[in-house]
Amino acid sequence: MPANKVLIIGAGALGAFYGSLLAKAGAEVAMVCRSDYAHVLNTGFVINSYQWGQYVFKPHQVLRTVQDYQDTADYVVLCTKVLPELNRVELLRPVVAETSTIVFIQNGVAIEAELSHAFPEHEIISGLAFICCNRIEPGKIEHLAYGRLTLGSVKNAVSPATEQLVGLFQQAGATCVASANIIAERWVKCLWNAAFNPLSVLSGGLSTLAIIQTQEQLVRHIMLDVLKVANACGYRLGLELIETNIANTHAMPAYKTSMLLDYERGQPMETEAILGNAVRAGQAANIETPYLATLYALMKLTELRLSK
Ligand SMILES: NC(=O)C1=CN([C@@H]2O[C@H](COP(=O)(O)OP(=O)(O)OC[C@H]3O[C@@H](n4cnc5c(N)ncnc54)[C@H](OP(=O)(O)O)[C@@H]3O)[C@@H](O)[C@H]2O)C=CC1
Ligand SMILES: CC(C)(CO)C(=O)C(=O)O
Repeated sequence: MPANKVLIIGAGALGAFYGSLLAKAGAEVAMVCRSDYAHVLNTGFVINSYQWGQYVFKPHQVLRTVQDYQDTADYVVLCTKVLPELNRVELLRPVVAETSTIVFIQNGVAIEAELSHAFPEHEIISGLAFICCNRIEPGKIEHLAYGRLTLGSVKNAVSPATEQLVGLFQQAGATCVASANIIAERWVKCLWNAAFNPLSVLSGGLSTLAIIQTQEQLVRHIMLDVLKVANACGYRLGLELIETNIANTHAMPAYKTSMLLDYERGQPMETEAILGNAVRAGQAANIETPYLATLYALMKLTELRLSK
């Protein structure tokens, strides 16, 4: 029997959306729904997708906590935000069986090592989502644009488990590709996130389009800092990636970053996963990152203000 039991931890925008696609492909998808448990148990998720239209996704099992899962998942998929106060290893531990593959679909760099250390014998797949997707109310997800998913083993290979998961997403009609260099790709995505996510917050809520139309040079400097760090860490990212990212952002619809949505909702932001980890990697490699480090400091000050 093909591996098709999936447990998704983190029933927010991405968890619900990608979970619904796996269910479309015939997988048995169980979801850990923290705040939305009662709502999803009663009515399922309503997904309003620019690509697939509006549909209801009723998970095979709706669970309040990971401890409530009594089955053995082929894939345990982590779709929470990456936050210092959230212990990803402890969240996964109760449900990772000997045969389970761990998958994380999350933003940020240098976030794979803690999972590799905690689960050295397990296959771990890193996922990168290029999508604009929001949870607008309990159990209600808006898929506004894009949707591509890139998956690859953290050992920088395309494993059979990766190929099988890519196949499931493709069966659902999703754009999903396997990568043999997923960690380098995390750095490529970080070029964009490290610039636009904090600038959208620090500007008090400007869209990506407003930022790129007025601060293209600043964006270029920030991306260059990230690129230098990535290269010092051994990932060969070409300078042309910066111009491609800038051109793509001009062509994108005006978009609120996921960090801006968290800021507006008073929720914790992925400052450490996206900026802090990149700054620390730069320090470890003796690379100066004046723009990146300044953005990181300003975000820490913003977080301090919000905590008062
Ligand atoms: N949304 C997007 O368009 C994109 C998001 N990403 C990345 O994907 C990842 C997920 O983002 P997104 O889906 O937007 O996030 P959301 O904030 O929409 O969802 C996160 C979910 O995780 C749940 N959660 C948090 N802690 C726990 C816990 N201890 N146990 C169970 N559930 C928990 C939250 O539950 P609760 O509601 O109870 O807090 C929430 O449902 C992030 O790393 C983000 O940067 C990447 C590209 C685009
Ligand atoms: C690049 C983008 C917009 C979606 O892929 C994102 O990662 C975010 O909003 O944090």
